[in-house]
Amino acid sequence: MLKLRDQSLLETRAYVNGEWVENGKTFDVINPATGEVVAKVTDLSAEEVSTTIDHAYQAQKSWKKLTGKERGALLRRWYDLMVENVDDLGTIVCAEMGKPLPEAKGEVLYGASFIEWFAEEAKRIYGDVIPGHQQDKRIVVLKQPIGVVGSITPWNFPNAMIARKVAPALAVGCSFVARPAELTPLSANAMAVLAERAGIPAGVFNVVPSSDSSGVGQELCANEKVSKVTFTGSTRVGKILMQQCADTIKKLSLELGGNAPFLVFDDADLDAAVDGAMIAKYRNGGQTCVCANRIYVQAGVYEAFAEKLAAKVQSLKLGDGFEEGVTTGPLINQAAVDKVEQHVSDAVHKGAQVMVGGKPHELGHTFFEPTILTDVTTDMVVAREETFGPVAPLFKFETEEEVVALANDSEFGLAGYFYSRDIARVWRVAEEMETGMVGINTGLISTEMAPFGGIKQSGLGREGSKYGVEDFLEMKYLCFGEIH
Ligand SMILES: O=CCCCC(=O)O
Repeated sequence: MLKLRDQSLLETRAYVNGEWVENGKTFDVINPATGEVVAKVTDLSAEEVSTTIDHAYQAQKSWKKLTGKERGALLRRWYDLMVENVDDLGTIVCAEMGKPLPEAKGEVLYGASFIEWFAEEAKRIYGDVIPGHQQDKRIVVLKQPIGVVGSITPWNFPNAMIARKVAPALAVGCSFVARPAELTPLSANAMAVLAERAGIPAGVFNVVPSSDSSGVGQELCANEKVSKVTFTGSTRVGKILMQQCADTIKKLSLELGGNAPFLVFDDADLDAAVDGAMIAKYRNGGQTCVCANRIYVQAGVYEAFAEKLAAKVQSLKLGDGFEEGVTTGPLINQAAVDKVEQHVSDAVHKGAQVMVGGKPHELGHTFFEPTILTDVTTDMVVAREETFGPVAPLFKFETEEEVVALANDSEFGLAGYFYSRDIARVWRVAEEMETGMVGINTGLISTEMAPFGGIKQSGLGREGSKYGVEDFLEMKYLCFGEIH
């Protein structure tokens, strides 16, 4: 059994209306590094999720009546508990998802930062007063919580993706039904244990683990008591959810696939660009929607960049995330390894060279060697599809115009990165890049203080920052006439 300082954080039941419930059905949570079963978690049906939504609907009626300051105080307590329990929460992330323990703890603190941020924002949900359009009229705009929010979150950030959604929802007065990824439900449950301890009232935050992803997704989208669905995951599933939300004209936030371009110009600080590429590419073993997927390097620095990057990649240590010094964990499952292998083999077949890595690691299970491919061209699958693994394909380019066109030649538009010291180019390229987020001379853009989200088929809406509350609010306009 997974050992924690506070063993009660390893909760396997579902959290519904303030109660920990079981129904006799479970599914296994597997440690991707070892293949061992970490826990058996209660497997709710779509009907049980529907009942949970009823509870959330009732709970929201009183939750929304609290002042922003009162809700913020409860969220602040929740944040404090997450930080106090970072070691255990990180251990849970590492065990169910596989990322190295220090990175897992970093994820927990990142997740907690959204709860802290929105605890503060809870007091600042301002409406507006607009000059009347006639002498006897006054116009006031209220911002009101949208209602019950259903969330569907991925396995790659089992803590932070829930935190980033639930914090703004609760801050403004919504209630929340979280369906965590089937592969990683334990982090969500641990968050619920702490939410309960923090005093978040019954029914306001619910966690509904389930192996029935399509049934539960359909329930959250179709149920009329859910006013909004917020999803992080693939563009393919995002499109299905959007269709399923059409019947109830439900508001949707979608944080979808990325295929991020990473550009290195001749005038870049090459060492900084290499450091940025290491983070943007190999963070979380390449399993992040904002991971650099296509690395374009200008001809004049191509060889030098590749060599410097190779030196760093060779120093990565692959292994079980609980082992000291491990920097890169396993991929989430065999399907993920198969996909990475297919991308590498397609590239090699079409003429790419393997500079580092290139194959599954002898550690077995789900380990794939951190890899660099050179001589990569646009006809290869890696140019179009997200690899979601530790593979850096290096494309060579000649001109700024050419590389901006290549970078934008994608149906996705989540994150993009580039390195240059030419200030005129910096502004030009930043404005031309067709992505919701641009890292300029940095490979790490994620923070609770900035609006995270994409354009094109990378999604709708923004998470984090002062804008992060907007998706959970409705605007109501009051038109006051004169009383005689
Ligand atoms: O896959 C997407 C997770 C986003 C992680 C981040 O906020 O950087």
